[in-house]
Amino acid sequence: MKMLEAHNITKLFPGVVALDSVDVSFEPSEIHCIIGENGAGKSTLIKCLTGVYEPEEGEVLINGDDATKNKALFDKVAYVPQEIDLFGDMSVAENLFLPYKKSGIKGIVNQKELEKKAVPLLKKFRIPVKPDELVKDISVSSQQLLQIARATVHKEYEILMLDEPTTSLTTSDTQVLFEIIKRVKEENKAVIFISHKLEEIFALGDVLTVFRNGKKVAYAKLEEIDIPWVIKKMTGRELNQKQIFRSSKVSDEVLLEVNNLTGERFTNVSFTLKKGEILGFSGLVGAGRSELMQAIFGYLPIYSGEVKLDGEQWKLGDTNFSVKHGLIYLPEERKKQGILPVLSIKENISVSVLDELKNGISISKKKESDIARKVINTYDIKTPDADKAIQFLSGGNQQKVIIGRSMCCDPKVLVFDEPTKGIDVGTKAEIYRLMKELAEEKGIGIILISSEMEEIKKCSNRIIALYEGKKVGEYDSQEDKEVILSAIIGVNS
Ligand SMILES: Nc1ncnc2c1ncn2[C@@H]1O[C@H](COP(=O)(O)OP(=O)(O)OP(=O)(O)O)[C@@H](O)[C@H]1O
Repeated sequence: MKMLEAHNITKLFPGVVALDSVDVSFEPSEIHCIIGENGAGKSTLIKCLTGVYEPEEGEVLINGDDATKNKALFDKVAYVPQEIDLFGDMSVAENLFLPYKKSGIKGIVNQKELEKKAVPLLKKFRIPVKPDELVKDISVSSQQLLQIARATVHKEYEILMLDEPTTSLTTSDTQVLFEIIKRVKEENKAVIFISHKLEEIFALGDVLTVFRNGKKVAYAKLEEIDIPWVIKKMTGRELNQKQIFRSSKVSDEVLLEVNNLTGERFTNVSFTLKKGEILGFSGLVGAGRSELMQAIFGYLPIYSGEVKLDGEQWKLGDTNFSVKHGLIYLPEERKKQGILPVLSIKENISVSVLDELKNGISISKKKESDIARKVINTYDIKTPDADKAIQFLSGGNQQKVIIGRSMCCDPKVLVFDEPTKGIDVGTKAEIYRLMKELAEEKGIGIILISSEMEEIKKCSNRIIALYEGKKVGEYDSQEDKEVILSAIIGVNS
């Protein structure tokens, strides 16, 4: 029996067919994975399946009934969005049961009662927090698991839909999550799992649907296929997964020199970065990698130590100075820190070159459009035009706008913080190629922070390991993965 079905769904946006006559169905006791390049239409499908969007054509059936005519049926779908959307200033228990009515709690809400009800759920989802703790004080990993627990509080749910649930989870929390998902499946529910991580899909899923350019292009049992098959269906081409993207033009010239730097989450860190080099920073979530780079960029305070660029003392604590003089940080939290979501692609690009665009007291519209067009063409950004709001571009294309925008500032050092988070395998390779080109052709020094060991090994000329805010190793790119992994989990330190 099919629990959730979409028939012939078509969803249009200005200039884009986001979903093109899609048929897909989900069954109880089955983990159904969905994969597709950025912009393939996965999130749009989810929004149609949860009643957020009404498709131009087609119907959504839940247990055989038309949900577009009876919206209450959408209550059977528990949806966990990609971004964490909890209330930081409220307690764990409050977050779990909000909105109270939906989770079956009536009348005046008693905090102690809520906290009592929260205990078995926290246990089931193995979330190591207390019900009365504020959400802003618990780890990101716990927040992610809490968000999933919250989606299942609603008793009537029969379908659990997870959109990239592991992007902020540690490896061990991912294992916990997988066990929970398997238990949900055993409770006879349908599970929909969207992820860009192929290994996870093969470890967890029963069946897979592949999307490309708004169309469903393949469906298969996971036991009958392999990773190259999926990549081919997704991208329409073969992809050499073993390809290396290290810079082949590392100069002897030191570009950036960091000496004994200490700040809030890191202690006594020293390293150098050469012209044309890609320097990888490996470490677990919380190892202090982002904080170290944000401090060098001027966003966070530095307590002691010094930074030199091109042999000159670097001014600390001033992000404007950093951007103006060629040190740019591309943040991990693209949506929160990297883009101005409601502004257009053009405006997102021109914020970095406002001085150049000034024509007296106004902005030269022509120059602004010219620069935007150049960035769109150079970085092959897929969009109908430069006036589209950047929030509606896919993650990979947003990332390319950010890279293109940084290049307008003529950088010497670019810091990429988790540049491929939420990005599909094909676009990942494009971003790696871009980093390599920037290093080789423009002599830019690149710092790559990544939680993916494969990514670090593929792209970096040298690798630095951080553990609890301290540098615990420096390796060349040939070093064994196991040696680096031992360093970042604190073995021998
Ligand atoms: N609200 C919107 N307005 C305009 N265009 C949109 C909107 N939402 C999505 N799109 C466009 O529809 C297409 C499908 O986007 P969608 O977000 O569904 O892709 P996706 O597969 O979920 O991508 P990702 O892996 O990056 O999350 C893209 O071209 C996107 O730019």
